[in-house]
Amino acid sequence: MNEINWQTAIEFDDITYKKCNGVARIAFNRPEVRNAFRPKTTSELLRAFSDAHEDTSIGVILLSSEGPSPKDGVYSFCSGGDQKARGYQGYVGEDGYHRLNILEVQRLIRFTPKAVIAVVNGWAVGGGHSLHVVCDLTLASKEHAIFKQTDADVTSFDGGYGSAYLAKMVGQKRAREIFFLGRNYSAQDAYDMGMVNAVIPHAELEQTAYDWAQEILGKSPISIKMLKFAMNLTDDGMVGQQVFAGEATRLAYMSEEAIEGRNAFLEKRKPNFEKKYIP
Ligand SMILES: CC(C)(COP(=O)(O)OP(=O)(O)OC[C@H]1O[C@@H](n2cnc3c(N)ncnc32)[C@H](O)[C@@H]1OP(=O)(O)O)[C@@H](O)C(=O)NCCC(=O)NCCSC(=O)c1cc(O)c2ccccc2c1O
Repeated sequence: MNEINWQTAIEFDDITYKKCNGVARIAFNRPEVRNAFRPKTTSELLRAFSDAHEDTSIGVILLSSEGPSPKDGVYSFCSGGDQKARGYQGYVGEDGYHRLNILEVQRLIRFTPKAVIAVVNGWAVGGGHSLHVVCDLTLASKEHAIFKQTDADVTSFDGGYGSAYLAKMVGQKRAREIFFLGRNYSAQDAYDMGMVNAVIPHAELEQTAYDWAQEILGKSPISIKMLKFAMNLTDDGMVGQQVFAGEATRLAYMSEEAIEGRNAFLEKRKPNFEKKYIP
């Protein structure tokens, strides 16, 4: 068991954002509305995920939530888009713009080269369910996690990772059942379907997530990154290829050959690649 000493990284209103020993913890903090996200929440998530993405001391990101609700003691991971903030064309922020930018959060989770673990301590519903799907790993509270898809109840359907990628995870029949019927599934149900990595006693959930993160941090960062992007590649089309290939380019930059290419240009001479053809 690793000792946890979270330090606040940036103060936000709708989320908390902390770091400790290579792990970033981003957590929804509106438990009184089951951690529904409004535009302010998504803006803050985008900022926190971008920071965790760029911070070279961070290797694993936990997506978690604060709670329980002070109103009724119920735990929730996230209940999706705040229906009170929903306007005609999207979710409306203080600036009056209509947005569906939780999809940008999904893309940051998907394309960051770091492992992202969903720590589902309660309700994971609608867009909150989709967020756990797009994370690399999911750990769920044995007592409190409930998985549910309400997209078809409120005409706000995630036709990307939330559904199509889920189908790759649990199979077509199960994914259609989850979306078409909108039933509640326990942590154990979700584990049996293959969309949860482990069912953990509630009191041990955060510690377990942190321990898993530390275990991942013991592995080679380049390997984790390339494995994540390789596993994304087949489902992400040309963008998946772009992300994977970008990392190949970065590795090439670090070679003597690339240094010679750059130096030759800057020194206005022909590059000398010394004919080193690696088989
Ligand atoms: C999550 C629940 C199943 C929990 O039920 P429970 O009975 O435990 O709790 P209450 O219903 O009484 O809720 C307590 C309290 O919280 C408020 N609340 C809960 N969820 C939301 C919400 N999503 N938005 C606003 N407020 C919420 C509720 O009103 C209560 O407040 P009081 O003032 O009365 O105390 C249940 O709450 C539930 O079903 N919630 C709604 C789930 C839902 O439909 N979410 C939206 C799905 S669509 C979505 O998330 C989504 C968003 C996007 O931005 C997308 C973008 C692009 C594509 C797809 C998107 C997408 O699908």
